[in-house]
Amino acid sequence: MKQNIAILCSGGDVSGMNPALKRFVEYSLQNNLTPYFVYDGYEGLIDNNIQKASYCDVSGIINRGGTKIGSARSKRFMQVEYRNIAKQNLDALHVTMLIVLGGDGSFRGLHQFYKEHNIKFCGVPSTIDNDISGTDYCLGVDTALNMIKFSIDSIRDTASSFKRAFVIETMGNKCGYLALVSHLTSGSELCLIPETAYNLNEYEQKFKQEIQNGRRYFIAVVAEGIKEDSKEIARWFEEKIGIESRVNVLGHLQRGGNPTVKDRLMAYKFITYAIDALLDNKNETIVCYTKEGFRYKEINAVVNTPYQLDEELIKFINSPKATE
Ligand SMILES: Nc1ncnc2c1ncn2[C@@H]1O[C@H](COP(=O)(O)OP(=O)(O)OP(=O)(O)O)[C@@H](O)[C@H]1O
Ligand SMILES: O=P(O)(O)OC[C@H]1O[C@](O)(CO)[C@@H](O)[C@@H]1O
Repeated sequence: MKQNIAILCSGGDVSGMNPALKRFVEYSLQNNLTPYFVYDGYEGLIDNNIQKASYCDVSGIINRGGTKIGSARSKRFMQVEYRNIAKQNLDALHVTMLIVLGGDGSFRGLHQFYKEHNIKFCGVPSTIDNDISGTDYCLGVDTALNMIKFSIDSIRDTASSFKRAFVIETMGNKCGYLALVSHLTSGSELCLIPETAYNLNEYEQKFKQEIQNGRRYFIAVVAEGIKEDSKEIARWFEEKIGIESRVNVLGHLQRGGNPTVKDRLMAYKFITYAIDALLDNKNETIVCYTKEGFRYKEINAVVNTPYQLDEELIKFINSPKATE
């Protein structure tokens, strides 16, 4: 008998989810599975917003950010009675396999769901924060980094026209990955992330000297998870360095946009590995991308191991730059 497989997106959406949905429908059909979409994340599981998907549903979406089937943060799914309803809804449609695109919170929910109801699943790391343990890459990160790069490059144009400091705040929740990689690839003067201790006073002499030497502007990339508000960093530039400053919170711009080639390809591969895992009776895994390539990891290890930012990257943040 043909088996039914469903997919849902949960937590913050990422560019790459739509290419993943396209591959999901195509590869499911190729493997004689009937694909279903669950709309609006775990909310859709609870509300029985689950529908059969076809080629028509995924035509013309590969170039679009966001997710055609919606995402959500579901308070109800945190409660056992709603997870029970979710299971009843899947059973009624004879859905026996589930793919979840989401972040660590979504995987915690999935783990709980599995422990209670034993539904076969595979998780695909999808969050711009890149903060899931066990995987070096989460879907959507490359597009987010490119959006940030574009934004910083544009801000640099105006920064260089005035004598100003620009404090640019990136997303990332408690993780500094987006800020750190953006700092290294956009040539900013200062990067502040939650993972490393810093003392702004240590930059004071250096920055003042740079102004003396002719520097006209500064770019500081700060992660949203640091202890200070970005406005406080801007005030520090004004009061201690003596340069007019502005704050740019990039916000949800970082979550949108046309998915990059890398995210389209990663979406294709992640989904292929996810469906292969389910067909191979790997019932409770997350597809992780590591330095050795794609690997299946038990969800228990993924959700119960704290995420660590790549140590090599952290070392770069502290490497001294020549004073101009
Ligand atoms: N312990 C849990 N039990 C049940 N459900 C959970 C649990 N933790 C999280 N969830 C579900 O997962 C959803 C998404 O989690 P969360 O808001 O943390 O986003 P995320 O998956 O980490 O993605 P992002 O990184 O984009 O924020 C929650 O709204 C909730 O429905
Ligand atoms: O869109 P929301 O629910 O405000 O969530 C914002 C959060 O989601 C993320 O964008 C991750 O998806 C975080 O970087 C950010 O802190």
